[in-house]
Amino acid sequence: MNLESIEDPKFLKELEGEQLEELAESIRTFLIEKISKTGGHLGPNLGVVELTLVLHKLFESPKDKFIWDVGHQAYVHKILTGRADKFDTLKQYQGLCGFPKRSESEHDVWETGHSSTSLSAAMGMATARDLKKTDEEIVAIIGDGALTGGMALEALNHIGHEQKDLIVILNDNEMSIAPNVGALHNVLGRLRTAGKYKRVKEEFESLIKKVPAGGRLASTAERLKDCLKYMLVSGIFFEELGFTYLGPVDGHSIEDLTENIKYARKTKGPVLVHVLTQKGKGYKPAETDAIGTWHGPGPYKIESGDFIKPAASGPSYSKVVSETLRTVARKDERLVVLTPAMTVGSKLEGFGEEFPDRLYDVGIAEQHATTMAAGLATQEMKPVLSIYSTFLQRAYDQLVHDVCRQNLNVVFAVDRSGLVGSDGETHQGVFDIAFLRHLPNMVVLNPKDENELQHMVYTATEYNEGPIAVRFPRGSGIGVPMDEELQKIEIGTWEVLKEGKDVAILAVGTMIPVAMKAAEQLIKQGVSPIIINARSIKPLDHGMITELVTKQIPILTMEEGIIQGGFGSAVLEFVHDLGMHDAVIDRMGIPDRFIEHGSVSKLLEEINLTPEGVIERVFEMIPKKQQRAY
Ligand SMILES: Cc1ncc(C[n+]2csc(CCOP(=O)(O)OP(=O)(O)O)c2C)c(N)n1
Ligand SMILES: CC(=O)[C@@H](O)[C@H](O)COP(=O)(O)O
Ligand SMILES: [Mg+2]
Repeated sequence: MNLESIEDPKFLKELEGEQLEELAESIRTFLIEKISKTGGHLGPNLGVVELTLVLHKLFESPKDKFIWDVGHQAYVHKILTGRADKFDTLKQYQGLCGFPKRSESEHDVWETGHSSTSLSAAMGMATARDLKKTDEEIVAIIGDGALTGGMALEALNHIGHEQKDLIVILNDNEMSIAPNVGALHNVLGRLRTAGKYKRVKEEFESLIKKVPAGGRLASTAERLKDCLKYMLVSGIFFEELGFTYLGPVDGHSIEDLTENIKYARKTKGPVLVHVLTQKGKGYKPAETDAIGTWHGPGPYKIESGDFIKPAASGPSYSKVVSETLRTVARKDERLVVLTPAMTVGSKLEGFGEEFPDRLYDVGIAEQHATTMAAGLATQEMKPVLSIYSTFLQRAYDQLVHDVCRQNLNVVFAVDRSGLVGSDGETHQGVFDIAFLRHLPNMVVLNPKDENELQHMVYTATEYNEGPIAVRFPRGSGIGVPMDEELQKIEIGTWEVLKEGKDVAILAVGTMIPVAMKAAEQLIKQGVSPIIINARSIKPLDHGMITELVTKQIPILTMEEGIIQGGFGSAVLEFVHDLGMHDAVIDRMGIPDRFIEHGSVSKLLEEINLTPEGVIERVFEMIPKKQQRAY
């Protein structure tokens, strides 16, 4: 079947058995081929082909609502809802989004990217339905990894209490990005091996229906039914929360899926259908992926499964951090690393192999990870929370209430800070400068390159006056020599990279090469900028700012972070507080909107964070200074 001709899932109503199997086959082939070129979440999507087919066959999307948790597994849903023809643009600038996107299709009723939000959203939609007295069906599809997210457990608790009609499909493939972790994972393990509780329950119910109502025999029979439940299945975890548990269901059997989901639709109240799938099904390298390399690969060669990696200019920033932590951990046994399910993404496998009892993958639980780190710090340990910038947003209150307020020695290795590119607006790490720098006691550092990064990580582990964050971008360093010996950076000091006189460009991290490139052009046009590595975002280098404004040198700040409340705002505030109200200061950074998916270079161009943008801005400023001068 030509998938690109699909406009709407209604055609599925006419297909049965074999035709659906064939369709599943062609979808798998399509995914493997397309993603080999674009990169994307291959493993998760190969695991939900039959499930997505059955859901779109049985329900009437978009009237019935599908809510995909994380949403990285919604490619099949996108194929069936008329977007197969766009897969050559997957995750590219102005192309198909890698996650559900309401502006893309009426079938995308909920946007995701961050984990564990589907059940809360489903509860909201079910509540709205009941208040409006409409009759659409609400189906949340959540993975076993996402289920370890605190929000999901909060929602399970509330949904079970309210007893609204909604269906939760638990897509259990025993994997988060890496193998899933936690006690809940073990509960699911027991469920996977349990028998077909539903059938036994039905047979038993038909038996006790024959018992005359009332009387001792009937009440004994009822009690017996509950014992049966306890005996036969530990799906009791969900049943005790008020859900009807159905499963385990073979997630690659169209027949089994159809039977159980039909049964779920007839069941009153919340139903959890426990579906067993294989991540990467249908593509050997992904099927046998033990650690998560096929969770979200870049382009690859289909035949060999070899990844097609772009030439890297330097070592991965994540790798520099994890290797530095290993070096420090060898000397300091207080050092403990926590990660909320991103061991592979932050390249912590090596640390875990060397220090198996000092690396904790806590599951998709950023709030818990942050406060656990705080707990460790109260006991004189040296916790390092390795966490993506965008996922740190989940733990804002823990940062404020548990870490900063108690002024605890927690190190935050903030990975993927700045634009991440193809994962788009849900994953851009552009808010952490703004939400970290305003927290009392917090120190925020940002290196100019991979060599300074290793020194900053070392500095952070040696810092004992409270919380400290070192933020660094996704990807590889710029290719500078790495010092053999780790050395401390002086916190609160900046580095003059290029002397000048007409304007001072205070550049943070990835903006430094952009500023240096602009400087080359500016000099040719008679302007001599000072280029400064503003490597300490908090505290600022107050001496250097004071010197610049006293000399009435215009200041341009540059950051790959949101302008409002970011680094530039901090400089503005400081200069204002100095009373230097005639200083000429301008700020460049991420504008007041969400930045969608695309290559980082393309996105920087879109928002004018380029050498040309700097030059333009500087010439807008220089006349201001001359005006001021007369
Ligand atoms: C709040 C948050 N933390 C971490 C992630 C990174 N992440 C994306 S998918 C994933 C694993 C999800 O596992 P599961 O729900 O089981 O889905 P599967 O990939 O197995 O289909 C993680 C940790 C995220 N998207 N959101
Ligand atoms: C869906 C999700 O949140 C993760 O898979 C994320 O896409 C990983 O990002 P990196 O590729 O930067 O590790
Ligand atoms: Mg999973």
